[in-house]
Order: sequence, then C-alpha cells, then structure tokens
Amino acid sequence: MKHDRNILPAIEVRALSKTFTLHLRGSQRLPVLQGFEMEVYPGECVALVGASGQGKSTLMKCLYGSYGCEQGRVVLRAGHDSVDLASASPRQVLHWRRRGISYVSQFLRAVPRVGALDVVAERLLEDLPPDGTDALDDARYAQQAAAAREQACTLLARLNLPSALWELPPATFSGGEQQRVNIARGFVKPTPVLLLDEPTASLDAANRRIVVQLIAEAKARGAAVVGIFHDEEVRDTVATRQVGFA
Ligand SMILES: Nc1ncnc2c1ncn2[C@@H]1O[C@H](COP(=O)(O)OP(=O)(O)OP(=O)(O)O)[C@@H](O)[C@H]1O
Repeated sequence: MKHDRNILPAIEVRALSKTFTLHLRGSQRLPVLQGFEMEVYPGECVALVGASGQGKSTLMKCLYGSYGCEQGRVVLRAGHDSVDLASASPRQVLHWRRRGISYVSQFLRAVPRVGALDVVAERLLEDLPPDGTDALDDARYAQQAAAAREQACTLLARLNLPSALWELPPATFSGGEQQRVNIARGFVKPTPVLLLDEPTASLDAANRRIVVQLIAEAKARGAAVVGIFHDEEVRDTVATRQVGFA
C-alpha cells in the first residue's frame, strides 16, 4: 500500500525495546521486544501475527501507554498534536487515552454497579468539557449525557445485546455479552487510534460480521487500527497488512 508522502503515520514505533524484570525471581530479565519498528497510517489495519509468547500483547500495552520501555519511541499523532508514549507523563497518557486511543482489551474491566449502557456512554462524557471551553452547566451536561446514552443504545442494539440487559451491570453477563459491551465502549468514540486485542474471540458468526463492519467503518473514517486476531478469516478480511513477530 502506497502512502501520500505528506501524510504522517498515526502510529510510529521506533527502536522499541521492552524487557520484563522478574523481581520475585532473583531479578531475572525477560527480553520481549528488541529494536521493534512499525508505522501505521490513517485508514490502515495492521494485524500482529506470530506464535504465542512473542510479544504481541506487550506491544499493544506499549501502544496504550500501560507499559514503559527501556529504549525507543512510541509516537502517536492526531491532527497537529503528537505524543511519545514511551516518555510521556501519566497525565499525558491519560489525556491521550481520553481523546486519541480506543482499546478493546480481551476482558471487560467495568466499574461494579454501573449498567452496560452507561459503561459505553461514559466513554463519550469523560473528556467534557472540551478543551478551551468553560465548565458545562448542569443542563448542558444533562443534554450531552442524554445524547451519549442515545449513541450507546444504537451501538448496543447493532451488536445485538438484548435491551433487557442494558441497565444491568455487565459483571454477570456471558463472555460474548461482556465482549460486545467492551466493543461498544471501544468503538463509540471515533478516535484516531484503535487497538483491538482479540475483539471477536467470544462472538458468534453474526456478531463477528458486525465487528468486521465496525472495523471497516473505522478504517474508512481514517482510524489507524492495530489488532491481534487469532480468527484467520476475520484477520484476512480486516487487515490491510500484517506485522510478524518471530
Ligand atoms: N507483566 C509481565 N511480567 C513478566 N513477563 C511478562 C509480562 N507480560 C508478558 N510477559 C512475558 O512476555 C512474553 C510475551 O508475552 P505476550 O503476552 O506479549 O505474548 P503474545 O505474543 O501476546 O502471546 P499470546 O499470543 O499467547 O497472547 C511472554 O513470555 C510472557 O510470559
């Protein structure tokens, strides 16, 4: 795939090295990534492929700012803004997560007692008020919250989550139901970077197709997508390119 030379990658990983130090095991060191390089342009979906234990999930966590690293850069770009997550402060990482990165992890980590609909809608409310504006008054916040819940309803309905479950906390949901709440939370905000860790692992064929459509729509709006897809059919459908781990 050729890229417009005027367009910079949305994700640029340069000379990234990550070693785990096992402090409870005599400080044994486990090198996982060494000099890793990758770039992902807006509109691409890069699939990470390779044997188990080679570092795919570790890279995803570096791209989300969960892991620091000894060497290298993990640059994300959105419009005129950019950050190097490898050296960013925790505050900058949180700022980018709210505005710039969506991450569908394998497992839903929801706050107890918050219903599925609000788990999804909250993602749209976490960066209010927007930069440069005054604090929202209660009426305007209520308006935004209602609009966010409306968007969450649309996505949960599209993902075939029964409406009887929408107000219930997802802790007791089945694996596939929890995964669909997680997917809705990951896709509800159109961020420039989208990270997907096995997004279809617990889904039936009909819901897998919906997720494939959602990924295609994200690419079409210009998101840079990185994913781990063990389902080869899904991978071959959504990936524009593969990056191998050996
Ligand atoms: N937090 C951690 N502390 C110590 N070692 C870790 C940690 N996370 C991962 N590892 C080790 O790093 C290596 C890479 O793990 P990782 O989960 O990134 O692999 P993977 O390619 O995603 O594997 P899989 O396909 O099985 O999910 C493994 O040997 C793993 O044991």
